[in-house]
Amino acid sequence: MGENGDGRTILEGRGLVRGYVSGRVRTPVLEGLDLAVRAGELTLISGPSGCGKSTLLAILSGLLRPEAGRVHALGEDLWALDARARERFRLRHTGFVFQGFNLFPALTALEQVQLPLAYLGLDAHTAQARAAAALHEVGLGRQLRLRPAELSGGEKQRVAIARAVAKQPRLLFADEPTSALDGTNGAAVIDILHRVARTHDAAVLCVSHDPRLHAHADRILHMEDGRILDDVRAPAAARTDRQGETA
Ligand SMILES: Nc1ncnc2c1ncn2[C@@H]1O[C@H](COP(=O)(O)OP(=O)(O)OP(=O)(O)O)[C@@H](O)[C@H]1O
Repeated sequence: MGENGDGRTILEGRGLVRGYVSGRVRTPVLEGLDLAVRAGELTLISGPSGCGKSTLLAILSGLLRPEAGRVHALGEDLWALDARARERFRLRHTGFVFQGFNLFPALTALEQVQLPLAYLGLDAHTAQARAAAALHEVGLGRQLRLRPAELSGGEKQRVAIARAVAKQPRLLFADEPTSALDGTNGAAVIDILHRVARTHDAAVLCVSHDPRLHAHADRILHMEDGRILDDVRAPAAARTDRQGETA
């Protein structure tokens, strides 16, 4: 797989078409969109409001069926799978981070991260150890017992990232993960996502129209008129290459 034969592409969309019908009118959103996302990189999708970024994430992650086109993810033809197999794929291989954090008010940080691991069939002891490790990884080792009301916005988003990362997915999707955060917290969150891509060899695909994030991505795909118009290697990649950093 992979448009350039680099062997690193683990998520690919080809000829994706999707619109929304309201009454008799169909509004086109994606019009034959192609993209390839590589493991070990943070790829940012930018583009004007309403251009279809969230729609694209939903299709690539197996939540929304395209009208035409294919999604290849980790060697699977995602939309050729039956609904159960696709759900199993999503559970095992994908993680999500959202703008609004989506945390349970009554649960501690540790419990938030531990809960989804139970669905993967991990026993309670292993799940707790893995949840604690994920929270340490995002710098929240001291906040394991705190509930959302006791955490800052940036910390809440880091809990959400730990929750997504704890099951060690190869595909991590983030939809506007920094838009509720100030500049400093936003940069910290995007740096964590960048590091997660490296350390877990995951494809991290992040939708954002926050230009402050561009400096932290490896690659920026600019979306407009239902297609990817521009594909740019970003400064973070150059910086990382220069430093020879691997984690
Ligand atoms: N469920 C839906 N029913 C009808 N139209 C929809 C639906 N979801 C999205 N749309 C429309 O499709 C277009 C693309 O929406 P989408 O949310 O994918 O864009 P976006 O680039 O993520 O926008 P933003 O940056 O503002 O979040 C918009 O015009 C939106 O109004």
